Amino acid sequence: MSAAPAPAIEVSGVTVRYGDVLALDGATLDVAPGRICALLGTNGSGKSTLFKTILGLVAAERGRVRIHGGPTEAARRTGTIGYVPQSEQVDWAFPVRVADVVMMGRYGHMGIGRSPRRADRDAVARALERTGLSALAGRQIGALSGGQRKRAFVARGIAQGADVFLLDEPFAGVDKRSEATIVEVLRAMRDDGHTLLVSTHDLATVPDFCDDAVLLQRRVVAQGTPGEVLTPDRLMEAFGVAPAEARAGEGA
Ligand SMILES: Nc1ncnc2c1ncn2[C@@H]1O[C@H](COP(=O)(O)OP(=O)(O)OP(=O)(O)O)[C@@H](O)[C@H]1O
Repeated sequence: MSAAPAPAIEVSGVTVRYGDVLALDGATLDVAPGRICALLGTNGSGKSTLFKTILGLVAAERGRVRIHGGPTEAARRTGTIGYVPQSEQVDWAFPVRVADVVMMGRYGHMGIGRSPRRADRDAVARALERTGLSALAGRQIGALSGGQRKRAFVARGIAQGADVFLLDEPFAGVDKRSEATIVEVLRAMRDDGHTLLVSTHDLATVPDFCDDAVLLQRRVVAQGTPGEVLTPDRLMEAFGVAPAEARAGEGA
């Protein structure tokens, strides 16, 4: 009998503090390879901190993170982790074209000071195609819609050759049509075997496209299928909404 594969993302007992603020308090979760897992929680529940810890940008006071069974530093070095940041963290006035943003995913492959080669340009073209952005390759990043911007960062991760993707609120500020396009791209990535951890406040879409869900309140208070995690009691307790409101609040 072969052993089960290591989780793509394994977070064990992670505690993070910013000065006096306890942002994560022994958070523990696993995401199996080839799954889409929703990361749910109210404002300030520690979702972005969890992403930063997985990325190695914030140091944990206790606990550890493993990516495919190895240390997070190794995964960063090899470009295994792709990160799609919250929109507010990006300077959209920065004068770069969409193709340049996606090419940034290739920097680790090029080495410092080296210019893109054919393989890099091909990888960028493929990533743009996968995300439906080929026609916008030459456009300034700031001149894209919110949903297109998100897809540009997904394309950057694809060009990088990432296997594990962390997406911080990919649906914030995007309309229903863009949201549907992003969901389609994420599903296709999952079907190709990638692993995705997606933070979202859009509870209504979760059962639709996520295999698993995690509810975070500084620690993980529930993990399972979306149906197991998003129970009426938990919706009311964590978000102060009834299930019907979560559906009605779609896109709000
Ligand atoms: N750099 C920082 N310095 C001090 N406190 C911070 C810092 N970053 C986050 N915090 C605090 O840590 C806690 C967790 O914040 P975090 O951004 O991880 O939450 P979040 O779940 O991503 O929230 P949101 O849904 O609003 O994006 C909050 O209380 C926040 O105020």
